[in-house]
Amino acid sequence: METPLPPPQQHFLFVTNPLQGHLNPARRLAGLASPDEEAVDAAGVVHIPYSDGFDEGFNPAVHGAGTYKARATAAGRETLSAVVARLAARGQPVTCVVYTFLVPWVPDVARAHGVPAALFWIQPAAVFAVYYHYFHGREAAIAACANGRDPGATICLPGLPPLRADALPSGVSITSPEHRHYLLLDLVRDLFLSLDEHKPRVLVNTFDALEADALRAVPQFEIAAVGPVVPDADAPPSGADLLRRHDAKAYMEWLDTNPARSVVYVSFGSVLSVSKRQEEEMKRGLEATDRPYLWVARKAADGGASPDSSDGARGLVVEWCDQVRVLSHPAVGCFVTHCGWNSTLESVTRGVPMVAVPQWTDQPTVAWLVEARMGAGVRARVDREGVVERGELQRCVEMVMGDGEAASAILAQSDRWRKLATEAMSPGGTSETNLRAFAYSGAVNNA
Ligand SMILES: O=c1ccn([C@@H]2O[C@H](COP(=O)(O)OP(=O)(O)O[C@H]3O[C@H](CO)[C@@H](O)[C@H](O)[C@H]3O)[C@@H](O)[C@H]2O)c(=O)[nH]1
Repeated sequence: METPLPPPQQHFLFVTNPLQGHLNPARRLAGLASPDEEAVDAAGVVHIPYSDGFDEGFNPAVHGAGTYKARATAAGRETLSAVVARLAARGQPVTCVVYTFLVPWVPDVARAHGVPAALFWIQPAAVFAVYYHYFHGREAAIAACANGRDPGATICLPGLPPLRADALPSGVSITSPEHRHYLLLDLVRDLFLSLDEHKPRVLVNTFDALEADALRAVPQFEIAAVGPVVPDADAPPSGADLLRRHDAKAYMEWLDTNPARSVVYVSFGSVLSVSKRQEEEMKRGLEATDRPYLWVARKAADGGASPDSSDGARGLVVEWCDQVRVLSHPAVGCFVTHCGWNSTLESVTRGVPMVAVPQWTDQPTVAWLVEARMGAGVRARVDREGVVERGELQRCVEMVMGDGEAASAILAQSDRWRKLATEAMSPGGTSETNLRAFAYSGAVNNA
C-alpha cells in the first residue's frame, strides 16, 4: 500500500564531490526525494557549494596524491558544518544528510549536528558487497584472485555468485600505497570504517530484479535499492549542463538523419581520456563497421589531439554531448561504453544494447552485469594495455548490431531489462516503494 501524502517536513542535504558521475545521480535522487523543495533549478534542488580545499581543482601531479585526503577532509568538514549551521539558522534545519562514497567524513559532521546520515551508493550493489567482504577479513583472498594469472579464476563470497577475477572492481587488486589509484582504495577503506561506526542506511542506485542477491549479501546493513536513478531525457537543464556547455543541435539533427537503430554511440564517460593508440584503434574499428557513429572523444591522455570527423565519412566526433538525450534517440542502436554505472543504467533504461569496454574501478563488475547477468551486450576483449583493438571492436559491434541470432537475443534482453528497470521506478515498483519509504522516514537515525 502506498504511504499517504502529504509527506512530513523533511529537509535532505545531499553531499557529493564534483565528479559528473557522482553529481548526476545525487542531483537526480535529490529531485526525486524532495519534490516540494524551494525551487532553484528545474528539478527543485537547491545547490550550495562546500569546499574540499582544492577550489581550483585537484591535480595529483601538482598537489601530490597524498595531500588530498587530509586537506579534503579538514576543509570539507569545516565548510559542510558551516552549511548545516547556516541552514538551521535560516529556519531550514537539515533532517537527513545523504552522501556519496568519496566523502567518507560526512557522517561525522552530521552526527556533530545531531542529524542522521544515509549513504547513497552510486555503483552496483555487487561492488558494495565485494568491498564489504574485502574490508572484513577477505582482503588477501580477494586480492589474490584479482592479481592471479587466470582472469577466469573465481572467488566465492557470501551472498554473491562466484565472481571471476575479471569481474572484480579494480580497487581490490591494489596492494601497494605506491599504486597510482591507491587514493581511491584509501577513500573506500575510510568509507567502510565509517560505515561500521555510524551504521547509516544504504540506498543503492540499482534495482531488485537486477541485483536481488547482492542487495542481501551484506545483512549487517539496512540496504535498499532506489534506482535506476538516471536523468530524464527531457528535463531541462540536463545533468551535463551543470559542468559543460555544448551545442546539442548539431548532433541531434545529425541523429535525425539516420535510420532507426543504425548509429553506434561511443563514450568513455567524464573521467577517462583514452590513449593515442586506443583512439586510433577505435577510429579504425568504427570505420570498419561501415555504420554511422557518434563518438564523444575527450582529449587523449597522452597529449594527442582529439580525433576529428573530417576524414571519417560516417562519423561525428564531439567533445561532450547530452548523453541521455542521445541514448533516447531511436537512431542509436548500440553503445560502446566504458561501463561507468551511470552510463550503463542510462543505456539499460533506454533499451540500448552495449559493447562493454571496462577500464577500472567498478567497470569490470558492471561489464559482468551487462554481459552475464542481463545478456544486454557483449564484453570486448582488451590487450595487456587495456586497449580494444580495431578487429575486436568491429566484431563486437557486429555481434550487437548485425543480422545474426546473437544480435536478436541481445536486443530482446535489452528490451526486457528496459521494462524491468522502468517497472522498478514506476509507482508501486520496488525502488519507488523503497524511495518513498525513505523519504517519509529518512530522519530515523540508525547510529
Ligand atoms: O558526453 C557525455 C559523457 C558523459 N555524460 C554523462 O556523464 C555521466 C558519466 O557517468 P558514468 O557513466 O558513471 O562514468 P564516469 O564519469 O566515468 O563515472 C565515474 O563514477 C561512476 C559512479 O561512481 C563510476 O561508475 C564510473 O566507473 C566512474 O568512472 C553520465 O551520467 C553521462 O550521461 C554526458 O552527459 N555526456
